[in-house]
Amino acid sequence: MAIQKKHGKGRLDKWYKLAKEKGYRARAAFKLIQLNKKYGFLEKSKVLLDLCAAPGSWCQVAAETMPVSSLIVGVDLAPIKSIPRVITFQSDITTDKCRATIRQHLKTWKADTVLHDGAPNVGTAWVQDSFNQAELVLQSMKLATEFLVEGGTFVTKVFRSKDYNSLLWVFNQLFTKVEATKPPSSRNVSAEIFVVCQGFKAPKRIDPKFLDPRSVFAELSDPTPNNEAKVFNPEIKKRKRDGYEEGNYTQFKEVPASEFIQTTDPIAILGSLNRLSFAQPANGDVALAALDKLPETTTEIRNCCNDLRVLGRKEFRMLLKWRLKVREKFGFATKKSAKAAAEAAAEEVAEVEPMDEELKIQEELQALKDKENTRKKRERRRENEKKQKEVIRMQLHMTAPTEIGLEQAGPNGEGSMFGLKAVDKSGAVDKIAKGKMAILKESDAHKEFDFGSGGESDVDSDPEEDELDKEMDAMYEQYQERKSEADAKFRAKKARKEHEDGDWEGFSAGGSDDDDELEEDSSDDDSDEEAPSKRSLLTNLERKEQKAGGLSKRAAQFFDQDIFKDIGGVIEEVEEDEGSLDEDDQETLAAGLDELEIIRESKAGSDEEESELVEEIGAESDESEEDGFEIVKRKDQDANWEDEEPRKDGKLDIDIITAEAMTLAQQIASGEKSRYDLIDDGFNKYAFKDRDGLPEWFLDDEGRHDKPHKPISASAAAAIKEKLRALNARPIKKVREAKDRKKFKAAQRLEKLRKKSALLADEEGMTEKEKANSISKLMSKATKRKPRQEVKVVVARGGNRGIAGRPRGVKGKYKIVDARLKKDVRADKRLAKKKK
Ligand SMILES: C[S@@+](CC[C@H](N)C(=O)[O-])C[C@H]1O[C@@H](n2cnc3c(N)ncnc32)[C@H](O)[C@@H]1O
Repeated sequence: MAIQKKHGKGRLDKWYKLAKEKGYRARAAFKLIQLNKKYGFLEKSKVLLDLCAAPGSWCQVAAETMPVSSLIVGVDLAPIKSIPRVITFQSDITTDKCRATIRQHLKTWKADTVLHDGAPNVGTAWVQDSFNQAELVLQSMKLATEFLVEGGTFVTKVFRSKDYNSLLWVFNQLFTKVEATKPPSSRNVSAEIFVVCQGFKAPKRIDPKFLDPRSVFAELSDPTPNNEAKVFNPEIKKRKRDGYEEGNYTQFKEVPASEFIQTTDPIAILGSLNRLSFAQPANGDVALAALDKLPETTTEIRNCCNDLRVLGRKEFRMLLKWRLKVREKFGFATKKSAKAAAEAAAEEVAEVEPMDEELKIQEELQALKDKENTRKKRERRRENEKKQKEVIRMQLHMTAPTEIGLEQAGPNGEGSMFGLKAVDKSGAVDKIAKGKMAILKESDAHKEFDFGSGGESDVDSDPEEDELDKEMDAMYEQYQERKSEADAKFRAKKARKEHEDGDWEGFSAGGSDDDDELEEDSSDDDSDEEAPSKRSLLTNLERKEQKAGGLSKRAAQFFDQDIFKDIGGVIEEVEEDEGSLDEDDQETLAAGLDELEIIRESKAGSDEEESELVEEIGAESDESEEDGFEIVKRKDQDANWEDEEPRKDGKLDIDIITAEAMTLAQQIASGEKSRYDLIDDGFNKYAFKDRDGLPEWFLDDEGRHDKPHKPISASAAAAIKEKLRALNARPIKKVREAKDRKKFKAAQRLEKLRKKSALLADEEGMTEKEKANSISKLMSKATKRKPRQEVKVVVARGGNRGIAGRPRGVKGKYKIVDARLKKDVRADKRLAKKKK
């Protein structure tokens, strides 16, 4: 591949790094990946021809993406290191020999896709480069017309030059769809774009003019260069769009500064040249010498003249003013009358002024446009991010399309999924219990549920929504199954929950609302009717300002719950409310008590302290029993705690791993919090949420967030952090195993040595000195390290470029390194050194 000199950061961009990471030979791979993503031609192709394929990243992508057993042929001037499933050969694509070799490889087949990413040796004059490139494109298209199947795709790289339009015109004659695109991985600074030509028309006869560079590229006339724009608006850079001036293939152009003074079109000079020179030509230039000596020709002016391409508007103005002054001095104005001269000068200055004002407006407009564009871009990006998040949520079954409806109408709104009024009315409440979705027969569902009709009609159940409900439930179950397969903790939690489900009857206590029953048909209706509206999904928040007992509205609502129905008289013992805590609060409470237990155990070191604590707890417990509380250790829960290994003494080895738990533990240990506080904390705004009839996935999702945030103390956070740090500091398993292996081998060696020494010691025919010598020899041999074999580094260049086996003349271990990579590493080191 022709080595392009790329500079600085640009070359080591993310695509370059990504290519290295993914094992592609060039960052160009991503261009093809992105083009294929947009047009999808590789998956459909069985035969592919890659013209100008070295080093072969496009072939790699093609081999990865195309169907197995596809034929991929790659050709380039440079050798291509072999790629599995790809035939490569070295040749110039403009030659007949290359064409014959391609024919040999393709046999009677035709290519579905022809790729061309050719770039002739860039770095000479731009105009030549672009022209050669355009010619190369035409050549590759010639090959494409010969080898492409009807309807096939031709992808080519084109440089934006003046020949670009001519090329597009030709493509349009031969293909049904032609699109030019610049993949994101193609650098913005690069003039390359890719043209994807689809649907090869495969005409019987192609006009040779279409493929002849002379006739194709001759047709477009040279556009007049817009020098004004270059001079008056130099910040807006037009990079090589117009290509190079016909007949002038040099990149650097300079004229004597005197020419700039004399010319009638100074703008053209400033816009098209690189330098105004003060150097004397061989035959001498008096005007230039005089100009050089003028006081007006300041160092600043000279600096400006030195590189016109880097100048801004201010500098160009300065040069124009300088020119006017010099012209006046040189007497260019005396040819006309003084007035005319003044007029001329004024004219020239006037030329600049209005342009400036216009530019100002233009600039402002541009700034506004830019601002607007950035705003739009930001909005688009945000929108995209939002969409992406939604898609991910959907994929995780965390959301459903119906949520859009929820957003619009609210959970109880018109057409909402959870129109509870209707459910309430229909008496279906008893069928939905324990937060689980009732699996009703379809007929029942239609009869009893009327989601979204606001309770006006009993018949209009939306079958689509029901269907969606079912689908979501099924999906959620699948998700849970998957999760429980992968996550032991989740399994344990689920098992515990299920177990709790059996015991915990919550608000539905006493009701005959087993799952099984829910699945039964409406034969239970009678019993439901016997106890009409035992529970209601909707509570009228407005009703009953004050209850007879003088209770406040909130208290009245609280005691209005079914759970208090059977209790006669005024409820005095608030402790009973423990039963009405929701699952999370119960968990928190239980966890708190467990923590209490742990702390108590941790304090067991001192008997005295322990007995004190036990006494304290006992006292509290007695007290609570008096109050009607009974603290029961949650043995059943512990039994389900799969992950926790019980300790030798039979107690659970529960570790405090969260800062919240640690804070709680500290508070309990220091007496800052008592058991009552824990119970008290259990009552919060989430405790009395109505969960009946809500689907499980919704409850699960809610349950993750509807917990009160517990305060965390700095010392607790620090303690947990320290604990985690200690955990992280442990060596990883691999390292540990390697160390153990090393130790084991050393022990084995030692054992062997010991045996040998014992044998030597027992040897009768040896003197003591000989024995000692032999043993010390054995010892030194055992402790001697084998020297490491040196790896020879071979740079893959010259004869070693692209070789598959051992490089010639290299013995022992070797490693072939990329010359480029080596250079990069050296450059990095150099830079790092400089920075120091
Ligand atoms: C940008 S590289 C191609 C990169 C390639 N697509 C990849 O993914 O690795 C351009 C290649 O065109 C090749 N080339 C230029 N002129 C050629 C010609 N006349 N015949 C064959 N290959 C040519 C160069 O040798 C160079 O390797």
